[in-house]
Amino acid sequence: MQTLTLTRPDDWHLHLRDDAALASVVAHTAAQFARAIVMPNLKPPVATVADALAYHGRILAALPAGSGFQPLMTLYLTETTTPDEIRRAAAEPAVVAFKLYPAGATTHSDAGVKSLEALYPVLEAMETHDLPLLVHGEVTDPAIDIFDREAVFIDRHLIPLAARFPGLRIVLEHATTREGVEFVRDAGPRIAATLTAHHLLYNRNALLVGGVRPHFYCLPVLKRESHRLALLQAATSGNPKFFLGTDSAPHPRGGKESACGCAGCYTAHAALELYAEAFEAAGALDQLEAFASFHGPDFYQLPRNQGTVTLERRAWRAPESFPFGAETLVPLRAGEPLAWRRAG
Ligand SMILES: NC(=O)N[C@@H](CC(=O)O)C(=O)O
Ligand SMILES: [Zn+2]
Ligand SMILES: [Zn+2]
Repeated sequence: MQTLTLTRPDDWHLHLRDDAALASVVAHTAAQFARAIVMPNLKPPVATVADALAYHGRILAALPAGSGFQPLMTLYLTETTTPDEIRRAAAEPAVVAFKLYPAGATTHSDAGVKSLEALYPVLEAMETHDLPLLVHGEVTDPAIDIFDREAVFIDRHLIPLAARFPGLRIVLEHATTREGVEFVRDAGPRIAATLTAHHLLYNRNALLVGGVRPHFYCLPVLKRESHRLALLQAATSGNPKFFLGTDSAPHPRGGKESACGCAGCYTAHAALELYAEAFEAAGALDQLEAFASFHGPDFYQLPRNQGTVTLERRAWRAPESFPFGAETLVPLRAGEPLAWRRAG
């Protein structure tokens, strides 16, 4: 196959940051995706409908002229989120979901939630208004090994949560383990997962063999090969519970290449190309369109997109870096070859 034309896809998990950083990255996403779920982990977090609408306006203002890209906004759940805020969100079409970060689990998550019980009234309101809960599914218990934090989160928190709120739609964001995809696969139709390109392409050797490679460091951390294979199987299975979410998470070079580097891989410059590579390696390019363009809108109860995007088999090298406000951003695969390239 030399070209691949897909219904225009969406990115169901994206970090755009703000201000000059936002202006540096948003065009990469808008060039290939019609819509994206924009994560609310700014500092301070996007915690109210008013915050989300203001951020929505800043994203639209940062888009290239003529772009029809549509940001889908999320609110950051804190221990002071009220059921009233859920009602306001339900009445605002630009806000489509709520994000749960266990406190301390990842980048800018210190405002996150320490006790899920404290959120029950809010989760009940989300269930009533049918607003999905998006979850960073890792425990922060210092006694739990970092490679086990997703599996333990599922056992300790996600299984009980799904049982207690049977009508709540839940997305296990950036699933990285066999346990994660098995939980989602075996749960009811209101439980889904996003899968990143980097977790489909790489295992933890990419991070640790031959030197520590900070641009492969993200959370949840890359896992062993058996987990990668389970994710790839889920992504290419045609199961509508699994859909594309890049988790493209830009950080300045200095924040990554550091004695204590930040978590996050930047993939928005070549997202669809990277997914195509993963699907092709699995012999499943024919499944890419459903994963990238159909399953997400169906889960979010939004229309599928109208236009198309075309990939060509044409070798190229990803840029070594991009400007990032006044700093520099090193993308995944910097300076390395990619097999697929978007046409036009
Ligand atoms: N994935 C990451 O490693 N980092 C994300 C946060 C997140 O999605 O957990 C970020 O905002 O940098
Ligand atoms: Zn996360
Ligand atoms: Zn993320």
